Amino acid sequence: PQQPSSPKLFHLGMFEIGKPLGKGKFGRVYLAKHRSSGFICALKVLHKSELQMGKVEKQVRREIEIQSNLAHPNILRLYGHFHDAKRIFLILEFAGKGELYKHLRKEVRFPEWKAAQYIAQMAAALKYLHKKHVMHRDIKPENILVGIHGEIKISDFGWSVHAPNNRRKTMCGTLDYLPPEMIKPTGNDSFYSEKVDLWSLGVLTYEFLCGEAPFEDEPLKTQKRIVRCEMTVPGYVSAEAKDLIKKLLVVDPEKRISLEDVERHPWIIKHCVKGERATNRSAELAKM
Ligand SMILES: Cc1cc(Cn2cc(-c3c(Cl)cnc4nc(-c5cn(C)nc5C)[nH]c34)cn2)no1
Repeated sequence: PQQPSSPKLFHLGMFEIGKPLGKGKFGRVYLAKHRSSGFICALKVLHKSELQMGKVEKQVRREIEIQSNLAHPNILRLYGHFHDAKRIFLILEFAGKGELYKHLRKEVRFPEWKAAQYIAQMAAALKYLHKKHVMHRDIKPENILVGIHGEIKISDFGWSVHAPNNRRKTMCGTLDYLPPEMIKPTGNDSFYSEKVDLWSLGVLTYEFLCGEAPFEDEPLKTQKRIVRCEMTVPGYVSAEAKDLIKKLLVVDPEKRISLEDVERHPWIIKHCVKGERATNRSAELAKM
């Protein structure tokens, strides 16, 4: 008879810890090798004391519960977790090309073919999440990593929840990506749904193409500009790209373009059809 698969028990001694890869608000990430299998991963180390002080234990529990059950090429895998007296360890997929926002800052803004391919991958990942009634709620360049083949991977599910969700969350960090319905709940329905990720996808498309977020300003002005959707798209952005941004950045969540329609949008088709990809890839290789 089939051996029952042994429960995945991990402990720190099983890993050889390598160089630090980065640090976040509540811990650090290290390159790590699982000794027995030689498997390379990223080990996120969180300090329980800091999580308690920051009142984010619940978020970390949710991040573990949600991300452990996801398997998609454009979502960073969480293979397992364990803890000792002082720390919680998340065994994460290693993304070979690091944090997307660093690439964006270095290139200032992405060419349209690269932005379109990234948005197509984001739409595929969000479709997968929404099918499981999970909304990420914190889509922004800082929460996206790049795999060894240049594919993007959504990471950091600390703010993700199961939809619908009518609790207002105390937000920290940038307001730039917040949709109007999370800033000012309209009328009686203070519920918001997965459609919050569609708004953020619009903000992400704009930032990939322009190098800054559409409503960037000092906080109070940003909130006003978001709820009124006051933004201008620079002239160098193509008409098709501008059309997609305008169909995602719609104040009424019900009127935002669907993820299916994002995947079928002319701007996406134009840059993501096989032939196009080959020419873009050679352009990218030529740059190296
Ligand atoms: C705590 C904490 C830190 C962070 C931000 N962060 C994520 C990583 C990271 C992860 Cl989780 C997975 N794979 C990675 N690969 C890199 C990387 C690769 N290169 C060539 N350069 C880097 C950097 N970083 C990865 C690191 N820091 N979130 O929570």
